Amino acid sequence: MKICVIGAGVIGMSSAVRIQDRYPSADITIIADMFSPNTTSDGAGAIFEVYAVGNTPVDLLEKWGKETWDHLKNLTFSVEAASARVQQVSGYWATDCLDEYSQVNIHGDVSSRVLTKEEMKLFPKARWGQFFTSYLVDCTSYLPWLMKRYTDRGGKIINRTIQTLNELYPLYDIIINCSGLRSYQLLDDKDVFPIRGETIRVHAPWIKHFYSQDIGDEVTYILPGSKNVVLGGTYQKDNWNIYSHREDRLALFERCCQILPSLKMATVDHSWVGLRPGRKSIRLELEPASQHTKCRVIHNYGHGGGGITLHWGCAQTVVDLIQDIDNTTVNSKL
Ligand SMILES: Cc1cc2nc3c(=O)[nH]c(=O)nc-3n(C[C@H](O)[C@H](O)[C@H](O)COP(=O)(O)OP(=O)(O)OC[C@H]3O[C@@H](n4cnc5c(N)ncnc54)[C@H](O)[C@@H]3O)c2cc1C
Repeated sequence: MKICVIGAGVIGMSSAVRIQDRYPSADITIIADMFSPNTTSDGAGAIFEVYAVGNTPVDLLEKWGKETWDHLKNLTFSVEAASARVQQVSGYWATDCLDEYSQVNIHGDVSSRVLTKEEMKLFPKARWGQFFTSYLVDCTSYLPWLMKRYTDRGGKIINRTIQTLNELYPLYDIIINCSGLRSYQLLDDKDVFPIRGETIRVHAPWIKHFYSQDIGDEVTYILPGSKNVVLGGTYQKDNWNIYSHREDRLALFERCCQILPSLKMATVDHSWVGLRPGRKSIRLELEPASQHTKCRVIHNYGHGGGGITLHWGCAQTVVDLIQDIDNTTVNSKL
């Protein structure tokens, strides 16, 4: 089986590695024009938090989230945690919205509890909050860790821009499209849209917990990563601007300081802008070969602000779809 994975962000890398896990002898090539540390995935705040991604059905989000949670948990407790830089972190999360997503799915975290009245004072705009333990992923270490695992097992890499999927026909049997936001151009998929996010990374080693507040589309978070503390965020739909804005930085810094005033003493490392790959719902499905796409394509893109949270579970579904193709091919030969 010759398989091509387009994309070397967290979605492409995890898909390639999961396929190798299931099909050790598969001939796999990753084609991408951005690699770590230059993908969107590298800049993500990267906390595990299951929440709505467009209209993607909740049961799918739960399934992919659960599989990713278990993977991150196992990784945290293994010797690999040191190089993969996946860490367990506890903290405070508050919201003004009490709908079905308001209770973050914490997959049986026994340490979780509702915030006290005293703790709720940290989040003046919120009505309800929780303290729980989750996972933080430093993608600038995690992606190279996945890449090493992939190349050590014979995975190939090509640095190239793909203009159309048919360029890859008939070189590969299956294409796995993990091109994120750029599926907008690659497939002319007008359901894809950017959700602009700005973050500031600061040195504030005294911060050991995460703090996160969701008020409508206004998301504010403080995430103590292994190298620095990530302050976010902005959530601007349909904004393609990749340049940092002073007003955005000041506004988000002020919101973070309202939650945790000690941040005023932090030193700024750098700021960053990334475009989340928004879509009306995550596209994870097989597109059979047709005149339009001459090869079979498994699409895996449009994860919005949840790509880190869902990546391992989505990669498992990619493997399941390949397995279906494999079974059909065997059956047709019998
Ligand atoms: C500010 C911010 C904070 C975030 N925080 C979180 C968080 O806390 N938790 C969470 O779960 N998620 C978070 N996210 C979302 C997460 O970062 C994304 O969902 C995820 O990174 C998407 O991964 P991806 O692999 O699809 O895309 P990308 O990382 O963008 O990778 C796309 C890959 O495809 C390649 N590619 C695309 N088109 C082509 C082409 N035509 N030819 C060749 N190569 C191509 C690129 O070169 C790249 O390698 C955040 C995002 C932002 C911006």
